[in-house]
Amino acid sequence: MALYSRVSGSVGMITLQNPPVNALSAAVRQGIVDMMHRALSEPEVKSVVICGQNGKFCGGADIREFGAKMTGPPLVPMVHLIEAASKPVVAAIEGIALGGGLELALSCHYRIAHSKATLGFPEVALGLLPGAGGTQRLPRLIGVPAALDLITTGRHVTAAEARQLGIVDEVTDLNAVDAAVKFAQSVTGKSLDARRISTYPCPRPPDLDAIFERAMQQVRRSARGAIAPGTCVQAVHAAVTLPYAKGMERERELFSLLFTSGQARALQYYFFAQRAVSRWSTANGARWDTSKPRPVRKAAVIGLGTMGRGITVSLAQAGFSVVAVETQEQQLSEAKQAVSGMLERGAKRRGVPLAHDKIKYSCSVQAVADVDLVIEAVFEDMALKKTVFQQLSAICKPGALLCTNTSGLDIDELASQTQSPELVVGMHFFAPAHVMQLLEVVYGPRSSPEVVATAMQMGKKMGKVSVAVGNCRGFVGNRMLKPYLEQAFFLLEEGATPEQVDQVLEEFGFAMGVFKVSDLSGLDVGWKVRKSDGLVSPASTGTSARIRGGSRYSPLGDLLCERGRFGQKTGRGWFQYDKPGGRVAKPDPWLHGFLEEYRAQHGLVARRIDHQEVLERCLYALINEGFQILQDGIAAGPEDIDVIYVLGYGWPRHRGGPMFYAGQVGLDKVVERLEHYQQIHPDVPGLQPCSLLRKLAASGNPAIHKWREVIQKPRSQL
Ligand SMILES: CCCCCCCCCCCCC[C@H](O)CC(=O)SCCNC(=O)CCNC(=O)[C@H](O)C(C)(C)COP(=O)(O)OP(=O)(O)OC[C@H]1O[C@@H](n2cnc3c(N)ncnc32)[C@H](O)[C@@H]1OP(=O)(O)O
Repeated sequence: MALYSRVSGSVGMITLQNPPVNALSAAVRQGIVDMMHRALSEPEVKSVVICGQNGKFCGGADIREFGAKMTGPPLVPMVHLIEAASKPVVAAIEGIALGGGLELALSCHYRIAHSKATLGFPEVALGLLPGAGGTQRLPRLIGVPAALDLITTGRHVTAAEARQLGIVDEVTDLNAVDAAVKFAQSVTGKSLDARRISTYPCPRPPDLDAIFERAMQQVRRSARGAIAPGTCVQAVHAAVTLPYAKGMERERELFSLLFTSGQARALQYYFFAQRAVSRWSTANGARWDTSKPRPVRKAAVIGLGTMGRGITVSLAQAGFSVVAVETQEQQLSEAKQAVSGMLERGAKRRGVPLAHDKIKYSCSVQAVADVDLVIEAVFEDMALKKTVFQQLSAICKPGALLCTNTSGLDIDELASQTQSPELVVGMHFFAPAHVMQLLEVVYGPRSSPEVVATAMQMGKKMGKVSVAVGNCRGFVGNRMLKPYLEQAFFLLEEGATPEQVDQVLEEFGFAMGVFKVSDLSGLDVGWKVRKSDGLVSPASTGTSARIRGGSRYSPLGDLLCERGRFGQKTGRGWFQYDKPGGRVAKPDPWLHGFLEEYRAQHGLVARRIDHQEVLERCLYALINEGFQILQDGIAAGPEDIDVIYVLGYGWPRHRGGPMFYAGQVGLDKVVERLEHYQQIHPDVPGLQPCSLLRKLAASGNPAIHKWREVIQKPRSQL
């Protein structure tokens, strides 16, 4: 709702009240319309100030209302009412003016912002465009290039930049509402003719066509199949080519197109999913609201390889004192140099002070004796990690958290090496650890609720999105990767090429296909894991070479590693590169010949495999594992899995995540296709639809937010 008050006798003040961000719900819109009429009808009122409760102007349209039938006064007539007002209306922008909130501010005749406020049009990230005149007013106010930048990227600008661009009239370090009231009094009675942005002509720079062409190219490059950025460009184009009223019609048309698209639904689902994962719970009853994190001031990182360096940087940048340990002198000095470089680049990019002095380097594990939390980041080798955990348990002060950055090893096995298994938790970072936003916090059966809460909070302080997951091989992300990779290998055996499989996945929206990712991370990584699992056997031919434990197995990755083809680092993998460390993947004729030879050796006949089969086999196998993970209680809900896949594995955000995508395809259809492929490949257990998936499909494809009701009582329901 909106509150009306009178300030200094002649200023009508309308305060938006809808915590936490004063989103423009039906009640708020109704309040604004009613209060505007009241302010305009009261003869004593000479000017109006619009502000938001609790230091937040407005976070935009209420996204939660998008799923339901629209009620209350629509936004567009509301902003027109404000702009057409005969008394000056001043927006007092504190905290945020985003999306519809900025559109509301642009309909006011003046804008006064607090210096700490941020402004922007983030609609594009929700699969939308600014649909209450934003695409028509902003270019009229600040010009086409700047408007295109803000609207197509969704980036937030500071009050200072907004002032520079001409979005706000004044910036104050003092109370912005008081400043707006003063300002409103000072403009009382002045003509408003030059203050209504919709009446401005839209500037037409001479190179207009080139500007739009460049903007389109830019969004095509970065959008990876998302339709909103390009549609935003089209809407801004209308501001230049059409009179305001026609431009508004075009904006509405384009908005409706996006609004009804699956992409907008997926992006809005993802928006809430990312927030939902912070309300975590574990299978053994720990919860975000009841488990209290412990204070952490000083942390340590053991092992300064690629991951350890990134984690050290992340910790220091978040303000923690860090002890960085690497037992080899030479490696320690190399790491020190690399970390310094990363900190310098980070400080420059983010305009923050250098954090060098936060880090103490040491060659001795003893140096971690007084820290509150240790993150072990040594090689992915259980025996080595066990030794480190035994040492840590003996050296660390009582109560210190012992965390491991393993990407899939058993947390409980590591915990059993220590005197206090309740202090052990996994913190699975993603490379590069100082850049990637995702953190899987892995709790073992004995991890205490406070320890899980502490790791979750640490991740947040490091700027990560922390997702709590249970302990199993590969946790959530890497566990789901296994059947996906497996299908990709099988497709090669059956006749596909790496470039064909990657093209299908990239067209779906992945930043990189599975084979390019594999080349980037190094084929030897998976090879080591398969070797330690006893899967890699001496080269042999015939069916037995492709069976492990009664199930189909493809040794293709192992064979490439045996030939020294580890991916980008060796210049050869599933693709070829111009040199070791090269980045541009090119199809490799050698690989094609190798695949032909392999098929011949194993009696496999290559067939034509279509786009649909590649996509369905790779994605549905991955999705099926996701349902199994839910069924096993490793992830608390589908949102956790979707956030992990979007932030950690390049799943296209505009498709919501694998679980959301499955819901959009239709769970019954996913079951049917899995069954179809399972009949053809009975030796691939990953294609057998899991019982939770079947159950949900059979119960009529419930909406994703209803899945938890079934998941929470899997035993009684299945
Ligand atoms: C045929 C069909 C035709 C249809 C025609 C219909 C015509 C309708 C015309 C409509 C025109 C719309 C025009 C407008 O341009 C569209 C919009 O405005 S879309 C919204 C734009 N705004 C945003 O994207 C802002 C999103 N929010 C944020 O970025 C952040 O939340 C924040 C505001 C920067 C605050 O960040 P934090 O402090 O970190 O806090 P959280 O992110 O955790 O948020 C706290 C809490 O608030 C909830 N929330 C935030 N913003 C909104 C919102 N806009 N609506 C609803 N709820 C919001 C958020 O979910 C958190 O709650 P929780 O999920 O944790 O319960």
